[in-house]
Amino acid sequence: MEVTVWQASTNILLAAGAYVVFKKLTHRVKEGTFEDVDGPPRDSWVTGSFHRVFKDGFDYVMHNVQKYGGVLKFAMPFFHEALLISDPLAIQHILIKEQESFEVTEIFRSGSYLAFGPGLFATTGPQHRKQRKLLNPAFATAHMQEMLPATQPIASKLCSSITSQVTSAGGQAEVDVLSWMSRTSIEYIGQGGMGYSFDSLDAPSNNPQTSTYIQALNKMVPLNMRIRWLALIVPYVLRMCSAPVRTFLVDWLPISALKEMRECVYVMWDTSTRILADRKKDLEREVEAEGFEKDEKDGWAKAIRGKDIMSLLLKANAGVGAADKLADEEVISQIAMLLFAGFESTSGVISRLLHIFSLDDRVQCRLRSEIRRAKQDHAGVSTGWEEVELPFDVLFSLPYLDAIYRESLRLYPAVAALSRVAQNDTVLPLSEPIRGKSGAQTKSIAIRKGTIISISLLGSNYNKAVWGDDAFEFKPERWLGEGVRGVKAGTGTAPNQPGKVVDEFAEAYRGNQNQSTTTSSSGSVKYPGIYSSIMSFGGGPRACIGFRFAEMEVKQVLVTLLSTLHFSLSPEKEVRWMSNNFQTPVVKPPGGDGKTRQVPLMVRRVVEGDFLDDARRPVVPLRPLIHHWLMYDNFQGEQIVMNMRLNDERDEVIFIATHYTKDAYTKRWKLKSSYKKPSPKSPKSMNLVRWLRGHGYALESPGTRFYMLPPCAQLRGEPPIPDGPGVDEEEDLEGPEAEEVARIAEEHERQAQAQADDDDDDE
Ligand code: HEM
Repeated sequence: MEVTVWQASTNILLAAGAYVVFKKLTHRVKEGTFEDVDGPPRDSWVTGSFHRVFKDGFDYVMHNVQKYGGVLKFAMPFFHEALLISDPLAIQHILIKEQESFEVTEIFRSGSYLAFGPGLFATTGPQHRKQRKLLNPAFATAHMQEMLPATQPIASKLCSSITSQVTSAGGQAEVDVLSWMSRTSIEYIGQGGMGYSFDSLDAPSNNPQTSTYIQALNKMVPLNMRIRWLALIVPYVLRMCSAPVRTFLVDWLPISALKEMRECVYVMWDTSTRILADRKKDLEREVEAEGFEKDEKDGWAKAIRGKDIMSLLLKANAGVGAADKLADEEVISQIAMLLFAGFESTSGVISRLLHIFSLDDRVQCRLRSEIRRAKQDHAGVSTGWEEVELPFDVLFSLPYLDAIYRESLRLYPAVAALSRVAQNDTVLPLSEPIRGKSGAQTKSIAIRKGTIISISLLGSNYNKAVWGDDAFEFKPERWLGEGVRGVKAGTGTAPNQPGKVVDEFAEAYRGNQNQSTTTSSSGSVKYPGIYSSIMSFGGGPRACIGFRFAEMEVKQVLVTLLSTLHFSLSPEKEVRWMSNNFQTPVVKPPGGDGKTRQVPLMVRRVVEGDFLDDARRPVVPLRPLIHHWLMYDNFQGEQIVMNMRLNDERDEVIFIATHYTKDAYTKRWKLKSSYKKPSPKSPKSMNLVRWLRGHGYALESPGTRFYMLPPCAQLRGEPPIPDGPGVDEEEDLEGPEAEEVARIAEEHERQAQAQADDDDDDE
């Protein structure tokens, strides 16, 4: 029988197909291997699940970490796969024990190189160690101590600029705190880091170069998000194309974000070059004034007196041999990188904290009271305390400030994940077993050289096995409890030792190395985070070099601002923080466009009612129930802006009046769609009772309590939350207060009825 070519090829293809199907059906995944690790299905072959992790990915990541455990596999674009790791033992292995076996990915290094040049972000191995060794002492606690008085004027200037804005708006103003904090951060890192002022707090910046620079920095993260899909090819482009070819490609490709990104990089590089040139000129003048020969060995090093990081770096660089010296290009790159790192991170942290204060006035009042007491005690005054400057040791030992700083860093890490790649075949140990695709439980995973790893800072900081069942809650009290603070030397919790110049990064690292057997109070393995086991600053030899600088800046700014200003939610703008790897705050529509990074808050001057005298009074953990504010007319010509909270412990709905307004809001009266539009006849009234009922909160239903808490002034007395469940509203409130509540409730009922009648008439 004659067999045609067509038949032969069809048979071969069928046989090959049958073989593949047979292999698939009979293939057994080997337990405890990369292949065995389970994870969510990919969305598509082109994007994998990458876009879900890095675009507003909090829910997606947390859901999958809960479902698959401390190690899961997620799909990268174009058939690649990576591990998302939050298991503490595996992370210790990657960052500390087997750190030589894991490096930052080439994608990260190449991107950083193109953006900032050959600085810390882009280098590995000996070159990274050399740069780090020169920079470390400049970031040590002792230098932060010396720097603190020099940075106070920045915080004071910020405070006076916002206060002027508030005053000229008639006592209360809506302020985009993110924009102010960005300008403040650039000034901190500019003055404290480079000995260079950007004059960025002269709002809006009078200096065109500064505005351009801040605009460039502001654009970096959003642009990075727009072109992140190019990340996979960046290493090839860098390896295969020379600089002119890369320039040609950027010009030629129809991708506007790439061109914009290049402009930002040029602005950053030019500014960094100028800063270095200016600093060098200053130093030359100092050398001449001191009478040192410029080329005399160590002449520069001897003359450099500046306390800023750049002076210390130039001094250290002048004092080392040729092999250890950083080239000018490397120094410029460090400047660009430090300006970016210092700008992007701390501005977000401070803005987040101010937003937290606005959501829960009691946190703000309690902290303000702690600050007042510390300033009064330090200066021995009872009035005029607002202007008192706290020294380093006092600032760093305020317990409540410290607790809220730690807690906000834990819950809201500036970046969601760190990337690493395995340099050789190795085995990752796990603290908790995971169930593999094979169905078997495993406590270790064998991975091959080249495996891409994403260390999930979110997954780590929310791990209930380490942080407890309340890991998802904002609970500063967890840091005030016993056995948490100062338990581990060298991890950021050890008390600072004035005057002692140490390479604390090396110490922290050594502390972490000894940590492999330490366990948390819950008995689980601890994370190797450089700061209090929190992973937000990373851990190991690449951990954040600026973590003390960040702490100093955040604490100094908060102490200065809260002494004079009070922050609350904007009634019209609901801020939402998206986790796009970087934290991205936007205003949800209809108040905002849902895209522009901003944190608008209402700001006014502090009044006596904004303190809680007994700062030690425990703060009841309240969870925002509805992100909406609620405005409510108290029939005395005033309106009250209310925050709604759910007190989980007592299953109560609580309304906290954040501020009274006479007429400030009346002009901007704008209702959210979820509220019933008020009748034109009574535009100011809000039908609270009716709204609550419409949303399932029956005031009289058991277990639901309705409290109208006055502002902090009256909170200072008896806490208005009754003890224990089952206490009746009427029993709890007595005298005129009870009468007032009953009168308001009646009035609301009457208004509700009147409005319902109105509506019926309209219909
Ligand atoms: C709250 C604020 C900050 C947070 C949450 C933060 C977080 C981080 C994280 C997660 C890393 C990566 C660690 C790793 O890959 O293992 C890092 C690295 C770095 N950070 Fe920060 N950072 C903050 C503030 C700062 C400041 C103020 C500066 C500079 C003044 C700074 C400079 C750096 C540098 C230079 C690196 C690279 C270190 C290296 O590769 O050796 N950071 N930071």
